[in-house]
Amino acid sequence: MTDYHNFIDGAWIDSDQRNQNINPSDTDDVIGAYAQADSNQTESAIEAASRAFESWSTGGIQQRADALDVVGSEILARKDELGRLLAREEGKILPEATGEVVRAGQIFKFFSGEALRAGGDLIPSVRPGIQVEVTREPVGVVGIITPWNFPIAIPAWKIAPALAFGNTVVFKPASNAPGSAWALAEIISRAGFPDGVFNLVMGAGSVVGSALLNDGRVNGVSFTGSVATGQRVATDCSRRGAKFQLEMGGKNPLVVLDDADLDTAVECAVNSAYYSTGQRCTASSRFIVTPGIRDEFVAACVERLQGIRVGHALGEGVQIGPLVDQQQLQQSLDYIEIGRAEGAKLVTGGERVSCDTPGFYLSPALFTGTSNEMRINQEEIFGPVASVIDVANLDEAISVANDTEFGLSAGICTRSLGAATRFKRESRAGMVMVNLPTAGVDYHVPFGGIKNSSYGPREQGRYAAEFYTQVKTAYIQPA
Ligand SMILES: NC(=O)C1=CN([C@@H]2O[C@H](COP(=O)(O)OP(=O)(O)OC[C@H]3O[C@@H](n4cnc5c(N)ncnc54)[C@H](OP(=O)(O)O)[C@@H]3O)[C@@H](O)[C@H]2O)C=CC1
Ligand SMILES: O=C(O)CCC(=O)C(=O)O
Repeated sequence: MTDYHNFIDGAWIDSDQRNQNINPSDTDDVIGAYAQADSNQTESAIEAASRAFESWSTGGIQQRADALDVVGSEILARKDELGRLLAREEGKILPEATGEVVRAGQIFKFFSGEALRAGGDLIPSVRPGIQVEVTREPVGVVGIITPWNFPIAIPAWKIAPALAFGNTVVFKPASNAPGSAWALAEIISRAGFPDGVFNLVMGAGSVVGSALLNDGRVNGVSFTGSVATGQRVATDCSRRGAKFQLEMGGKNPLVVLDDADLDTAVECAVNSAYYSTGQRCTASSRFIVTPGIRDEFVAACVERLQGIRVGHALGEGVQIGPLVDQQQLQQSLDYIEIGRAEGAKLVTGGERVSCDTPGFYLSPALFTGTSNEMRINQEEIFGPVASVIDVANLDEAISVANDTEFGLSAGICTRSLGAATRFKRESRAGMVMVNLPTAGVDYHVPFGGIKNSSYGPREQGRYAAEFYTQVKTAYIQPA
């Protein structure tokens, strides 16, 4: 088994403690032992990032663009190998994992270009003879805290814009899936960034994450993960005036109207709720269905789900891999019991699946006879579990869709332009999908939600500049 170290101030640094990364498709397969930083090592990384900031932020944008481009090219060239690693450590199936790696490579390429395109405004003053210049400057040292469910794409869409706009980075990946993060860091370490500009600090959230949140030298924190941890990020950062950005949960609705194309609706439902084993913040777990299509839709979903192959993420023809670990598996099983106790009817799935290798397998579960107030329809399950909620019409569908503390993505299947337009306008969500799954987004457009799903500026695309820069307004009168 190989040991993987942290990357601090341009050097690979070992720690006394290790975290073993286990393959959720085969718990006998240990992927590696990953160094666990303590608070002193985290402080060294913050100190290095702080020292490197001055010259990196004022240095040439060509150097930034070139280095980001090198990272993107290497990720794309190694997509098959990195995809296998990702599938092995996180449990999403190989095509999804390889797709995620490609997305990460494309993100670095995109932000390589953005480094060169950063601009400002020159605005005439209301006072004659004076010019007002609006420019964007980097924020400083940025702490990046990421989850396990997109272990290379989410780090990519935070690290690439941070570096492109002249910030320095201390990156803390999830303990559940450090392998892809380490591989990304190793690529970045050889891409031409000066020492200290990028630092990888693997370790427990309560140690490394907490140190990042509470250190006055960390000027901004970008976080994706649970609502509970997101709230802690918010409290700690606001206490000391640091900038922060949060991407958290979802309870995303998929509305299916009578006039929907049935095949499209079933495809959208199955993809949204069950692909990536339901472990996406954009996953749909509430199918909100009108009466004219309801029975056909449920029957077609059940047939499709019963034909789905659950198994090892690297297995040929497998469509759904395991949950990421025992805790996530147990969380889904618990919600299945909660749903039953609430009076919902489990029409298919929700059972542990035995495969050739020991892993956290669960068959895709669908409830009917549910109402929106039930806990299974209000709380994020983050597993392959969804419910059908019966509604009378579009009015009720919109009202039920919006009746949640979350607001990340929302989908509708319909052939009516009028219904789709109204849903788009009235959805209390940051992203709306029409005849498309609620999950699976492009890498070059804004990503994020409202209500308890997100806080702060949008991520991704050119909108990422909002978080990773701050605006300076200068008034200039030629002497
Ligand atoms: N919106 C999304 O995309 C995601 C949502 N979730 C939701 O969260 C639930 C729990 O998943 P989990 O992985 O525990 O999510 P967490 O929010 O605990 O983890 C996300 C990141 O935050 C870090 N972290 C944990 N505690 C702290 C802390 N005190 N200070 C700073 N950083 C910290 C974690 O580190 P470490 O890994 O070391 O604990 C990880 O890097 C899931 O069931 C799901 O509902 C989970 C993942 C992604
Ligand atoms: O749906 C997607 O493509 C992205 C989902 C995501 O970012 C997440 O689950 O954290």
